[in-house]
Amino acid sequence: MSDASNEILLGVNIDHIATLRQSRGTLYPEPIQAALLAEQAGADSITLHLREDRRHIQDRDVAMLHDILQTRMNLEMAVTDEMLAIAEKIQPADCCLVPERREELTTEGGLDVKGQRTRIAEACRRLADAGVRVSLFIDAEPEQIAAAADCGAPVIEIHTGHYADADSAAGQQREFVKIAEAVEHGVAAGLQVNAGHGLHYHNVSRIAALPAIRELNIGHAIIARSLFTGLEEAVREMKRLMVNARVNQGV
Ligand SMILES: CC(=O)[C@@H](O)[C@H](O)COP(=O)(O)O
Ligand SMILES: NCC(=O)COP(=O)(O)O
Repeated sequence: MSDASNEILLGVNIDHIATLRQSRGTLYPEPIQAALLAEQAGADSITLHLREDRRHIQDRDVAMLHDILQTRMNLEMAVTDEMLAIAEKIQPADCCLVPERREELTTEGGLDVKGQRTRIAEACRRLADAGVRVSLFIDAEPEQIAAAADCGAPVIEIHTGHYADADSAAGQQREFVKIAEAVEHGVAAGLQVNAGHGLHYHNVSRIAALPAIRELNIGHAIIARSLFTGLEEAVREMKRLMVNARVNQGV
């Protein structure tokens, strides 16, 4: 992975390889195999969400991947004592703190950092002490960005789910403007700004073209496409769209 500052990085989320495995309680498909193929195809990091209910990724996946990955592990997790202890023990390169509800199908919004400042600042401190870089998954709201910076997190990931789910062009444009402004706020606050959730092959380019975004984390669309094209091709095509959007930005 290079550090060229205008480079856009792709984190591939492998949760849904594990979703398929857990649906039948089999040993396959193996998320580790998927992670290695994704790296080989150009992923800059591997994202996985260890949910409290263990519906997809399991503790053993996190431990094994930590020893095997050649890029960075971005471990997504809720802000609980159990999860913090796991992250302190495993010490992934990155840890993204996310909100979690048992009943949700997928993450529905960003973390309320403003409303839980003390708890989140303490989690950021514990993870930093363990050598883990912390990212906070937040909505594109100025007060959440300011709170994230106050908590000492070096990175934020802007939730793009509302942009992805918008059911009209005008609605999507409104969400896009909020994200673009949030990226500028984040950079002005000295934060690395990543983004993700719900991004797919037809909505990723506008987001990738925002020059200050460092990394996009994308899972569901890549794993879905891999059924038909193979995982390596699905990762390569997503990375190609992102890099092209970045290269062509402002043209
Ligand atoms: C935090 C986030 O944006 C998501 O990637 C989340 O990890 C998705 O969780 P599921 O994979 O369970 O949908
Ligand atoms: N943090 C976002 C992520 O990891 C991937 O989300 P999705 O592409 O599976 O919606």
